[in-house]
Amino acid sequence: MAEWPFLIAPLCGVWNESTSLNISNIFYGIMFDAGSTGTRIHIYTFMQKSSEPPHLDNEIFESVKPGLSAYVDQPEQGAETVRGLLDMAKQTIPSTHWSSTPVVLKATAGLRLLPEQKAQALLSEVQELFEESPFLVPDECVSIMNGTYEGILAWVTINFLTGQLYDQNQRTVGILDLGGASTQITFLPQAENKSDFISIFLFSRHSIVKLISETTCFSYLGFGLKAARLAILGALGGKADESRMYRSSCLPPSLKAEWKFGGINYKYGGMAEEVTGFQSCYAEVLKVIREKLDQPAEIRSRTFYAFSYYYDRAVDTGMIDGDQGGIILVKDFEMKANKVCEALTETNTGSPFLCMDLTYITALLKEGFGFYDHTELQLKKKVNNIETSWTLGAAFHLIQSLRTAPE
Ligand SMILES: Nc1nc2c(ncn2[C@@H]2O[C@H](COP(=O)(O)OP(=O)(O)O)[C@@H](O)[C@H]2O)c(=O)[nH]1
Ligand SMILES: [Ca+2]
Repeated sequence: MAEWPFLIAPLCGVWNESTSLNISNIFYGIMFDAGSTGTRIHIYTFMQKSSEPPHLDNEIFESVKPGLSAYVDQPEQGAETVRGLLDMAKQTIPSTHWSSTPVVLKATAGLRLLPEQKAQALLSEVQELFEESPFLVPDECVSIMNGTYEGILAWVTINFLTGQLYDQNQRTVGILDLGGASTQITFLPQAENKSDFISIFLFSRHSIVKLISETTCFSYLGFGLKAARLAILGALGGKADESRMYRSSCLPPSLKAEWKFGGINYKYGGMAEEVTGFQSCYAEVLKVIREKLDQPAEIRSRTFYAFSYYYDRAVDTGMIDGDQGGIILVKDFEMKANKVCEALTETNTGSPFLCMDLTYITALLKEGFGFYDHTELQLKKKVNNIETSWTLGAAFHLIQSLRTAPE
């Protein structure tokens, strides 16, 4: 049985060309992320030399849009999008390894928001597809993941990739994930606070059990960037009205457009007669956020890594480099929001939602979670060439559980 920790070569410096000649075993894991805005495949390659722990060697990543929830009434078509990605796995992984490579799909907030029967129909189609495939299909290989778990697995990924899980004395980092339909904040709490116990990681001889068992995650369904747009427009909750025009001062005043999310078509536009700009937009956004989120005190003293839409919007507005990422302050989002919103009437920013998105991110960080203006955020899309996503944490668990399963 392999022992934790899995090691990643660039961090540990133990993997190089000469050692690669002694490889005794290569194995793979396929993790699908069925997100609210897209479906992604992560193919992880691990290498293991005889009695040593496995190394994560690399990741192959591909994605398709839209996500499964957009196929709410066409589950077979939804599964076809997964088939395309699975075919890619067949081209990537040698056929000799197919039957020992596990394939798992975990759906997040898009499917959590669907009526249960519709979500189940989509999952059943995918399950059938997996069972017909040549890969190893573990029990419960297709499911909806709970939001807390999603945050904890992302915390595992980022702290693993940044090397924080190797040494008990290292300071773990917190994570901020802003998806399309839900958002998570996860960190190591102070002893007396809310903790989530993640008993799945049974590495009895290693301190990681303790670290993980104390992780705190707050997950908020409906607070992802795209769900928040609907909430700000007044279109979230209740029955969606496809004929109604939803308006906001966060949008260009003369705008009239349509936008599809979760299989529903929304008409939306600006407020030609009213004041626009950052202040009025911020006031609208606050109505959605105020007193809806937790503000744990310890978040102010931790380093946070932020990715997904935090990253995308920072790239879109030139705050960070699209490949390298970067460090920004919470107030940088506010300054950018201010600038974009004040220019709503004059410029075409490319995305009509940019003012709303940046204002939402600002309000979420400051009024929602209670971050200070000067809190630093590390924005990363990849660390050591591996995607910052909950999927790696999930793949570790998957492989570990298969290796420790009773004979
Ligand atoms: N860095 C990184 N970002 C991702 C990955 N998968 C999704 N995202 C980002 O997550 C956001 C979309 O969230 P999504 O997963 O569709 O929605 P959710 O179901 O609410 O989590 C976008 O900003 C994507 O760029 C990934 O593998 N790596
Ligand atoms: Ca996600």
